[in-house]
Amino acid sequence: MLQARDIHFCIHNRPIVDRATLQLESGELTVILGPNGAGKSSLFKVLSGDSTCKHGSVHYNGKALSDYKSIQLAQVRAVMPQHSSLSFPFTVFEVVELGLLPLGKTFRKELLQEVMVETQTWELKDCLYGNLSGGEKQRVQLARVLVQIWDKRPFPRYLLLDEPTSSMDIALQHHVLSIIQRIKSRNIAVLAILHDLNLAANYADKVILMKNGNILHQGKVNEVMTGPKLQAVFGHPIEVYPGDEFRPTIIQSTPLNRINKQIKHA
Ligand SMILES: Nc1ncnc2c1ncn2[C@@H]1O[C@H](COP(=O)(O)OP(=O)(O)OP(=O)(O)O)[C@@H](O)[C@H]1O
Repeated sequence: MLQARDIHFCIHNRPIVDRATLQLESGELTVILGPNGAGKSSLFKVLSGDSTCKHGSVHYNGKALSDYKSIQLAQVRAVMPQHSSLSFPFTVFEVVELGLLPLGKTFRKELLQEVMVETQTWELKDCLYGNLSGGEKQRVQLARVLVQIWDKRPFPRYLLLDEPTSSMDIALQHHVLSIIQRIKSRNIAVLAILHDLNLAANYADKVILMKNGNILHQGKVNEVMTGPKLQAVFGHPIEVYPGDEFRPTIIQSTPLNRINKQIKHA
């Protein structure tokens, strides 16, 4: 289990994340939602170990994050940040290969090709990473982190994704979320920051709603993704249509409805 308690993160004495407590369990996808500047990426960076918090603690499998050597930590969790820049002219294959580094020599020969086929990056393998489109780059970065945790291990592991599908078309977004659904069952907990409420409603097991550095609500999808809670967090009219007992089906912002009506009447 990943356990974060009372995370308090400041920049120049300004609280960016205020006493956030959460846990991630194997077999679950937890999605963080919230408006721009809510503190999602800042919390994410504290959880991944990229930032250190002023107060609070993060434990992976019962051991404090600060007690892990970086190579050990890379064997327990894989991180896809919101932006990844490369200063060398790497090919796609070489970028994905970076995901093997924490594995030492203990990986299967077929691993890279398997992950690259699954993420639809195999056909790009000889291209220069710098020449790819935004969505292609995201697929390659996803392949890199998936390589790190693809094969089963006898201990729980964690996949942390900051807006992994933000540049992808709708088909790829669903494809990526379906890969995440499958990888969860390998004793892996997934945390993803998303901006698409419908993707979250369709795939998340748990949702965390953040605003102004605070976690306002967290829990099961159908408990957290209600119209009133989403409206309060985003400060925008949002309608939620009930689906089955576990998750809402369609979430729509009211102005979009109005636009649709205007199009119909035009
Ligand atoms: N290095 C920094 N220096 C100063 N302010 C920062 C820094 N990093 C983040 N912030 C501020 O902290 C707040 C939270 O930023 P964060 O990136 O965590 O938000 P977010 O919820 O991920 O937003 P978005 O949805 O736009 O990605 C913002 O107001 C941002 O300007």
